[in-house]
Amino acid sequence: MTVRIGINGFGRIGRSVMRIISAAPASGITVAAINDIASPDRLAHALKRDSLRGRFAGTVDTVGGQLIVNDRPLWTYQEAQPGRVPWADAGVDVVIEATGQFRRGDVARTHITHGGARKVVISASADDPDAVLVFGVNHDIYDPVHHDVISPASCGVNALSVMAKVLLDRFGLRSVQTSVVLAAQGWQRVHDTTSGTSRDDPRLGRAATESIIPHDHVSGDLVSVALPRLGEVRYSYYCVPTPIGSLAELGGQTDRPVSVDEVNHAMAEAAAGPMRGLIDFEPDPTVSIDVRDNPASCLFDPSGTQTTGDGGVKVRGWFDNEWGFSHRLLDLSRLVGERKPVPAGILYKTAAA
Ligand SMILES: NC(=O)c1ccc[n+]([C@@H]2O[C@H](COP(=O)([O-])OP(=O)(O)OC[C@H]3O[C@@H](n4cnc5c(N)ncnc54)[C@H](O)[C@@H]3O)[C@@H](O)[C@H]2O)c1
Repeated sequence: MTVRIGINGFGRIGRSVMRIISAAPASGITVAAINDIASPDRLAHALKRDSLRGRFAGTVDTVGGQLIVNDRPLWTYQEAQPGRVPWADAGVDVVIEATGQFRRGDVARTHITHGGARKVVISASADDPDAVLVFGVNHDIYDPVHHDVISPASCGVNALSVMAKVLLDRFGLRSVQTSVVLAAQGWQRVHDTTSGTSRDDPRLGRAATESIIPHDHVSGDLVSVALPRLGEVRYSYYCVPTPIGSLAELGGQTDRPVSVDEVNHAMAEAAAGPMRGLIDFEPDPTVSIDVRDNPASCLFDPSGTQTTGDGGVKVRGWFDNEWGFSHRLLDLSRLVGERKPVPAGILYKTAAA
């Protein structure tokens, strides 16, 4: 049977998830319900027309406040608090928590304790989830009994971690430094602002289109959560004013000196083998827009590989920060979703109704 997901927050990530599932109806996963504070009409418009991804390749409608996608009615809610969304009515197995507002494990858990979902996958780095699972890197530690609220870390950590795992497994890796150059995010502002987006860093409140904005974000640490053998990971993080397509660079020290060819060969082998679908190997010269719509966690760029005679190594990968990450959210949802008989979504409901 099919895993039914509920999407909390139908923004860039939520709509990417919808588009991916809509394009692959036989993928064993379906969107059963959506909750967003925006009106269903507004959500329908946002799904139909997207400035970056173009028109939705399916049908979108609303009837009586309910979203109808590809002629299938979805349970459609408009609740601001996660604990008030009655996911169980829609037979939701897994909630993808994609509002960006509820990244604490205890708050996200209310989708289960109050809403009746079985599992929650938070679409970001989170505080105190039951587990941080990076698909292809450590998702095999998933424990269905103890892991209900899961974070896949961030899109950047996914890109870094798959490259780190290949280097670690093949050559040994330590003293790791990382940088992520991240495409513009929805929470950034066109003009300087002192409220809403700063996350305690005033630089994040600066005009998004005017600057390369450095941010000392902790998510680099999560590479070592997924791969504790790496030890301490140092990181840098820069927001740039391109709309989509991001860059991850990872440097470190291998256990023995390696050549550029050895590193690139290891990545190509991984991309064709155990990391198929998670690492894509791209020998053509690449710029960030080339990664748009790529479903991998990382589009490995062999032209970025550098090594030194004493075991120093640096590698580069691109990632579509929305599209690749949304595929990983679905990989995880498939992993944790439990299959059971479910009702069809036929009614528009709010918790108060
Ligand atoms: N966009 C990316 O490239 C990207 C990549 C990886 C992870 N993420 C993470 O995913 C999360 C969502 O990012 P996004 O880019 O989709 O953001 P977004 O702003 O495009 O979408 C957020 C959606 O949540 C809705 N929302 C806000 N508050 C709500 C509430 N209280 N209840 C219900 N709905 C609410 C908004 O109306 C909006 O539709 C963030 O945590 C972000 O860090 C984003």
